[in-house]
Amino acid sequence: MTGAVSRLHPRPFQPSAKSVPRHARAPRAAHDRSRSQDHQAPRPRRTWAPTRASPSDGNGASPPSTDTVERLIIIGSGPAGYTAAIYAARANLRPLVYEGYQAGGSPGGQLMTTNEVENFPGFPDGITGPDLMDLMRRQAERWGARLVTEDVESVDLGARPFTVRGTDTTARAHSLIIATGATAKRLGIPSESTYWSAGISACAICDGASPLFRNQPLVVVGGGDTAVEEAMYLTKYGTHVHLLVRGSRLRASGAMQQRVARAPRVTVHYNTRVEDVEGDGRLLTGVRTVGADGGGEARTIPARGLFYGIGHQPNSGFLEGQLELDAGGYVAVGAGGATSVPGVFAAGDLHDKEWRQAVTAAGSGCAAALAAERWLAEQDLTTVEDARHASVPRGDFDPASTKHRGQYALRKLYHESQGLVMVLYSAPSCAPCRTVKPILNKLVDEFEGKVNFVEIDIEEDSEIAQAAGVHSTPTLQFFKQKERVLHQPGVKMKREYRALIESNL
Ligand SMILES: Cc1cc2nc3c(=O)[nH]c(=O)nc-3n(C[C@H](O)[C@H](O)[C@H](O)COP(=O)(O)OP(=O)(O)OC[C@H]3O[C@@H](n4cnc5c(N)ncnc54)[C@H](O)[C@@H]3O)c2cc1C
Repeated sequence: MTGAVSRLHPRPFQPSAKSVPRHARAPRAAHDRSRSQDHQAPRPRRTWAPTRASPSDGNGASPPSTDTVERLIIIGSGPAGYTAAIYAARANLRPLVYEGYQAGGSPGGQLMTTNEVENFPGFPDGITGPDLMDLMRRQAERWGARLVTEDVESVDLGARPFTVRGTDTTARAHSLIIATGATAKRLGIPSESTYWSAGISACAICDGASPLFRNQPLVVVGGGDTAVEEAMYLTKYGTHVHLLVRGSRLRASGAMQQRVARAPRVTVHYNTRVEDVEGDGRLLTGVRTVGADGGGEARTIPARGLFYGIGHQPNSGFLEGQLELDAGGYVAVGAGGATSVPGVFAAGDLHDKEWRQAVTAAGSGCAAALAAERWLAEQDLTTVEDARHASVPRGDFDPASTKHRGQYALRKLYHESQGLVMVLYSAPSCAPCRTVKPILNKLVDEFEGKVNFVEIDIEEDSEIAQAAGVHSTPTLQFFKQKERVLHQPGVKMKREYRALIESNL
């Protein structure tokens, strides 16, 4: 490939890093449990201003505006939305994220209403839902996602660029990722808020293994596949599971019905409705039931847990008529969350009615961001006029030095250097890299003032290595005035490297 001239994929070398202006938000305590989906407090008035001044901050913060066409707007801030934001921001798409406010839950999504998340990878001791979401949010912000704490009220997907209308602002974008999740249906019984997450749960798979429920009698309410599956799942933990069905028969599939009929530790109660739960204010002790029509004899089933298996409502009301929804209101998607409208992607529980877990939502948020990025690149829309604001966290970069490390330095030099930029891609486990590094370092000393040398650890900066087409280490690339003029995998003799430098000065 010596001498080949190619332009890099625009992604990794979007113009120079600036620290990110952030939109001021209403003060928000990530752990404030009172901001559950039921919360209806009046909205504080918000102002737009950079929240954190930075010496390198050349961009004034501005509210979303119809004057600018964003590359990507993300709607929703659950695991799917924030993960999409992290990936898109790292790809320099500088996404604008409508976090939501009250519609369909609070910013942070469903996990804001749960105490312990025990199954999200990377947290061996568990983590509270609000803490997990706060970490995701911070990670998205760190990479330059711009967050707007506002509900989206409508979208116009009929004309391009798309229009997104929030409660206070309107913005336009070439592409959208919609990740507004779903809301677990609740019974609305009198003591629901007292025992929510302390005995009452909308997710048996998430909470069933909790010590609170182990070796205790448990109750599941619902008559469909989800409820039966939850009842069966809970038999692993509870002493006995009572399944309360409002009608006179189960709506679950025949196979599920057979499973439940064969389960000795499940009792199905037909024509039964939950009236309320009982407890000491801390622990739930029983579930009070009456007949389905409200009549019949009231009785209390001793239980430590009540699990809702009565379905979810996807938060897709504002999408009706704009893109294809299925009969249940879930967004119909193809690969990468592609919807019926090209350039619009959906992620998380908004389309996934089966798995509904934080990690699956995060995974689909990642896929949607990668798919959106690919789609934008195909349309040649990754580099729009506001690309100058693209952000990369500032690393250590000394313009006076010849030798540098990491993607920040590479991006900076790629755009700003008039001379030759030599890039060595290496990996910690690559033995030949250890041979090449000292050779190149010595050569760079010989050409002091004429070249810049950047070392990229492909484990630390895998994204940039991938975008640069690096498939093995060591690989040496030369750039000159934004053109790649050399791609040289493998190890060469010192004199050969010297000749390559000389011929490209
Ligand atoms: C009580 C409970 C406990 C759970 N525990 C676990 C667990 O332990 N482990 C696990 O893996 N999963 C758990 N889950 C499931 C998990 O929370 C969901 O699968 C996951 O949150 C789905 O992520 P999401 O990003 O798709 O949507 P959500 O988390 O639902 O987030 C949706 C986001 O969209 C925003 N939004 C909605 N409408 C609008 C709008 N019009 N405009 C702007 N924004 C909007 C909301 O504010 C929210 O930020 C639990 C769920 C519940 C209800």
